[in-house]
Amino acid sequence: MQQYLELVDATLSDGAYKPNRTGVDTISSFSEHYEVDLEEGYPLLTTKRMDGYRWNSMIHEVCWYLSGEAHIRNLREETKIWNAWADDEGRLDTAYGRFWRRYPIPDGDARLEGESWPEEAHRWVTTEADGRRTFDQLQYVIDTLSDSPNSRRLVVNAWHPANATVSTLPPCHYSFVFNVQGDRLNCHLTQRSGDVALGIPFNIAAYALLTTVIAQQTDLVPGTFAHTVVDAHVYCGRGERGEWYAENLRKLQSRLSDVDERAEYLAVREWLESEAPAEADGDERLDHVPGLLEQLSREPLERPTLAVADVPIDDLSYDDVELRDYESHDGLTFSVAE
Ligand SMILES: Nc1nc(=O)c2c([nH]1)NC[C@@H]1CN(c3ccc(C(=O)N[C@@H](CCC(=O)O)C(=O)O)cc3)CN21
Ligand SMILES: O=c1ccn([C@H]2C[C@H](O)[C@@H](COP(=O)(O)O)O2)c(=O)[nH]1
Repeated sequence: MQQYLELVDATLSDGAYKPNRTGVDTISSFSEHYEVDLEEGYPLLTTKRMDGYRWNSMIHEVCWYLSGEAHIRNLREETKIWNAWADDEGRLDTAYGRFWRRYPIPDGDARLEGESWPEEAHRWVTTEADGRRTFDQLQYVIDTLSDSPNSRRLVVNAWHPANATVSTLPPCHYSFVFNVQGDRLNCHLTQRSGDVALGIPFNIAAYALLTTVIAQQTDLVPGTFAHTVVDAHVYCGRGERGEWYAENLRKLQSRLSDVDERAEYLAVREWLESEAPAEADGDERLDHVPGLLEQLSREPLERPTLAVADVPIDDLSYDDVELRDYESHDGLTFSVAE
């Protein structure tokens, strides 16, 4: 998918050096945006291996979002990608699926005079076991797409300001909007923070799958996936290795601006490895720049396709999603900044 390579290049070429809460520094760029036409195939990256265990992690992550579960006790049986942010009981303070399927509705005194709120018996309201009321945003979108496909209110929002302020990891991909044009179901995702090497390839695959599933449920065809990433960043290492970029980013960017052909990114990588201090023991591959330069040197292959069983979103499971005609370059390994 060429758009991803352009996102990587733009983040490195236009970004600024930016330390952050993880202690692993970044090269960060403001407001990156791209669009992919899902009718031209499924945008799983081909410039690194995304099938096998990565595919397994991604599908189980999407099924976990759809489940609305507030914990990862089932998800962690399938993949470890969320373990670092959960406690031993699998409790996780990040509200993705939980808010997609069960967004809290204010009750009693929390409701101000004159505000409109749905009744208990309303179509998308659930009364939880503890008596709280919640709203199923995803089912609202699916039902409204069938009844009023021209609606401009097809928003799913995972951001609750009061919760986000105190959460250990507030949602990164926090709001998405569906929009129908003709028979095409388009999806626009806003992400406040995007880890270009590790998170974004999963986010692209997940939302392209979600759009495909919802199109199938509503007799539409998957259209454009549009993605805005407010802080798009490439992690560039910890300690001396990260700080090297503070002084040397301009030199890296000047070399990047001289690249005419993909293969030349490899020479930039060689220069970088010869100039930058080695990553400390235990910090290997927290600098994502060399791996991404290698990825930039690779030509995207033909896009695969997706076949999804026609089952309601509540029943979707790993075996319902089939990846067809996928070929890729070799895998690339990056370490995750916690
Ligand atoms: N720094 C950071 N980047 C992220 O992308 C990220 C977070 N933190 N925190 C919360 C979630 C967890 N996500 C993750 C976490 C790990 C991988 C990861 O390690 N991916 C490996 C494959 C690992 C596997 O499937 O077992 C990869 O090579 O893509 C990906 C996304 C996305 N999010
Ligand atoms: O789906 C996801 C989830 C997380 N990320 C990345 C983006 C950031 O690198 C970290 C979150 O750190 P914050 O300090 O809360 O921004 O996780 C992602 O890319 N995709």
